[in-house]
Amino acid sequence: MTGFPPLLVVAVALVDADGRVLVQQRPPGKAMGGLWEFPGGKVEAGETPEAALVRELEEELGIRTHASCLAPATFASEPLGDRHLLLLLYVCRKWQGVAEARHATALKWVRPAQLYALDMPPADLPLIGLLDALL
Ligand SMILES: Nc1nc2c([nH]c(=O)n2[C@@H]2O[C@H](COP(=O)(O)OP(=O)(O)OP(=O)(O)O)[C@@H](O)[C@H]2O)c(=O)[nH]1
Repeated sequence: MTGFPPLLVVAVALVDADGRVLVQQRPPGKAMGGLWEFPGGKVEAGETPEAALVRELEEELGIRTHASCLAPATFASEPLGDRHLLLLLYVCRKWQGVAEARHATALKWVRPAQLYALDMPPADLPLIGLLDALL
């Protein structure tokens, strides 16, 4: 069956004390290079979604958080090439360390309303309005 099993990806809106959200820019050589996305990545075999996100945040940004600090917010369900993407989006307001771009080309902190103006992957577009209303 095309698109089965779905590709399970976890991502997070990290929200700072000023209510701004972190987005990172995908490197130019990769699929969807140059687009801005929420930090995260694929859930690996045997991992819970929350454990995958804790791992990705450490790998990509060098910050530490805990599963109990990840609040499920919304999700996206979109075709992605010959797969079907299920993107679980969490909100996190509590972590340790200062985020640095270890994999991304750049990081930026933006107000939720500024997300509308960014080039983001198609799966992320329906998430923006939900985040804007939620945060
Ligand atoms: N992290 C993240 N991934 C997203 C978002 N939106 C979206 O469509 N994706 C897609 O979900 C997948 C995330 O997997 P990933 O980050 O582990 O994979 P990747 O393509 O960067 O590289 P890799 O396969 O070499 O690790 C990618 O296909 C990515 O394009 C988003 O907001 N955040």
